[in-house]
Amino acid sequence: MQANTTRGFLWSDVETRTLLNIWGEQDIQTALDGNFRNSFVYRDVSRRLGVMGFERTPEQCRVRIKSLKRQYLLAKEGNLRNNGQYHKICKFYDTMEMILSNRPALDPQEFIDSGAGGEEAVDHEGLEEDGEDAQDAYSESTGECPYPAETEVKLEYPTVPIPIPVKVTVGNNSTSVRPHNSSQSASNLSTKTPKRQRKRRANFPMEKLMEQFLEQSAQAEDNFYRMEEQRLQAEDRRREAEHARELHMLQMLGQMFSSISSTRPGSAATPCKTAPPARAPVFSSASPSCTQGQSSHLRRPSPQTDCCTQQSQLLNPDPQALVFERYYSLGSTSHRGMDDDILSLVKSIVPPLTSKKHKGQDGRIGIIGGCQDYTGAPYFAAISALKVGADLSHVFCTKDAATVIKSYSPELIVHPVLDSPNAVEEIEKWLPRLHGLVVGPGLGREDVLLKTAKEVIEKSKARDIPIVIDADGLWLVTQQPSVIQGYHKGILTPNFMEFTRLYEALHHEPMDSSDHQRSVMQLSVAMGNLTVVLKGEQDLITDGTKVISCSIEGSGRRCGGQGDLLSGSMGVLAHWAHAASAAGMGRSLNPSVVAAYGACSLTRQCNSQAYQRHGRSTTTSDMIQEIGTAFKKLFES
Ligand SMILES: NC(=O)C1=CN([C@@H]2O[C@H](COP(=O)(O)OP(=O)(O)OC[C@H]3O[C@@H](n4cnc5c(N)ncnc54)[C@H](OP(=O)(O)O)[C@@H]3O)[C@@H](O)[C@H]2O)[C@@H](O)CC1
Ligand SMILES: Nc1ncnc2c1ncn2[C@@H]1O[C@H](COP(=O)(O)OP(=O)(O)OP(=O)(O)O)[C@@H](O)[C@H]1O
Repeated sequence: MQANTTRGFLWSDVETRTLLNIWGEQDIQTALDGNFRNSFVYRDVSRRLGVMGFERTPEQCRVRIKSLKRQYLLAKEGNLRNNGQYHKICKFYDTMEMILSNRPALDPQEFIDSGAGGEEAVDHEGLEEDGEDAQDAYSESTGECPYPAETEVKLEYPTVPIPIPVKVTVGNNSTSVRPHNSSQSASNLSTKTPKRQRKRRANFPMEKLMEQFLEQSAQAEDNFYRMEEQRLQAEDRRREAEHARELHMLQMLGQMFSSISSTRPGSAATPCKTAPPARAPVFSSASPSCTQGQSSHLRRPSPQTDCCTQQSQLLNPDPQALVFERYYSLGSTSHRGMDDDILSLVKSIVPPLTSKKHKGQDGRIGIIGGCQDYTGAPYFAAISALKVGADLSHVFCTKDAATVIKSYSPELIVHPVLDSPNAVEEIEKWLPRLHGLVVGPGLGREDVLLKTAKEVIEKSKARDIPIVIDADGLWLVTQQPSVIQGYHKGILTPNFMEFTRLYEALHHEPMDSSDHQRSVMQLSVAMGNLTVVLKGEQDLITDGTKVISCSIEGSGRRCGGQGDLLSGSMGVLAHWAHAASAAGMGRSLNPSVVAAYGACSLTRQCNSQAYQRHGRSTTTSDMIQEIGTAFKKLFES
């Protein structure tokens, strides 16, 4: 008879022995003896097997045990009649004997009713194929067979001669087991006998009792899932209500300040663009939803720790900016700052840590960078992504950088593929699993690497993956802006030097360095409203509709690598922000802007904390050590 190819679950000898060891334990045997429904026992068996390193479902364990029992019974019979053939029939005969000799007598009929005539397991290079009949609905639903019922069946039907396999042929196609000493063919056994038995069983009271029992369990399971669903829905409703309440409060604030500004007509005369820097104008966000009146934020700036949002009057004057003008001049001190408002948006995108999640759900981030000269930058970015909360962090770097980066941290997954001839294909394989990409830290400027980076960006765009471009990635964008132009999930993070290069490449004229806000807005617009973060004393963030400034106090320490901490953490936050936005949360601001603000504030907070500990000797590694506490302080308090 041909082996059952629909199953395909091969049990190795060692796995089977482990299973038998577990199954043979006293507590398992006792539990099996005392219960009709014993799926929970097999769940325990499966779990214990898992602990020993073998992943099997409870059902696989149950079916395997049943198969072994059938082999054992056949062998036991065969031993009487066939002079020691029993070991061929049941490889684990001795173990089974030891276990089952302490149990109630097994009913052979139980194990031949599902086609025993040829479904014995067969050895195959140390492996055995499970021969259990998957269609045995009775035993599959109940687990172990209830002995009392079986005994009764036996009384009603004449004993069926047990087929003794005398020849087991293993080959590509033919696994033949011929019945011996039997007047009935295997097919007869497998097709006729079970049907008759099942019919009888249906009339048997014990069977009915079991059916009832099973129905009740299924019902209880249904109820559990229904309640769980209701609980989750309630949780969703609670979150939505909270979110709506926040929006409502912001709306009210906006209206309040609008009315204040309308009572002061003279205020409209001062465009934001020309506001004296000392006034550090603050103003309401003009993101699409804000212009629809959903949100309006004001604050009184503080010289050191403010986050002001400057409405861009540069391209498109907006009356809301004047609100801030007025607000500032009124000297109000009673409002939460704009930074608090954006920080609360950042908080809202941070996924909760729950035991319900599996590894990877909170983010798998890829860093494209790392070459012979620069191994620190990709490491800083990747480890920062992990410390912020990504579950997995991959670095795609050149071969000679890989070993070095690996040696910095066992926590990173490092792929030495960037300079291989099929680099793009190698990286592309991983893209479906990545939630965010950071291109550029330590990439270097070799043409071949930049070409690979370009193609990876193209492929990531096609997959809608958020992409942060930093350092040498920005060099690439300077050469070929179209690589990222207009991609709404793209973020550029230039320092002043990189920004100047980009600006001049796009505008073909020198940048006016006296007005950074205007320049950053112009660059964003020229890049198709891409989110741009101009790093510096204040980090200026814009998507071309407004400029938000993050000036949370850092320190005077400017060691290399801080930008990598920024880009790595931004990779994670961009993933979270876009995921939250897709789920309908935090739509009052462009998710890329929220992510950028979150990463800037975090970097600066780390810088401040590290400086407090280490002063002048602060390095980026010291800042990375602070990520946990800084994150908590900013986003989880
Ligand atoms: N440990 C590692 O492995 C690290 C590796 N890194 C990696 O190095 C690669 C090259 O990156 P990069 O930063 O050296 O190149 P780029 O931005 O062109 O600067 C070149 C020059 O521009 C100037 N300049 C810079 N900022 C300025 C500002 N705000 N305002 C004004 N001027 C400014 C300054 O010129 P200077 O003042 O020295 O004349 C500077 O020397 C890249 O892959 C990166 O990821 C880094 O991440 C660090 C840690
Ligand atoms: N003058 C400053 N005052 C306070 N914070 C600053 C200042 N300049 C930069 N930062 C902070 O450091 C972060 C990194 O900016 P930086 O200009 O060092 O980037 P970078 O040159 O690209 O870094 P890297 O050394 O990684 O290449 C900024 O986001 C900002 O938060």
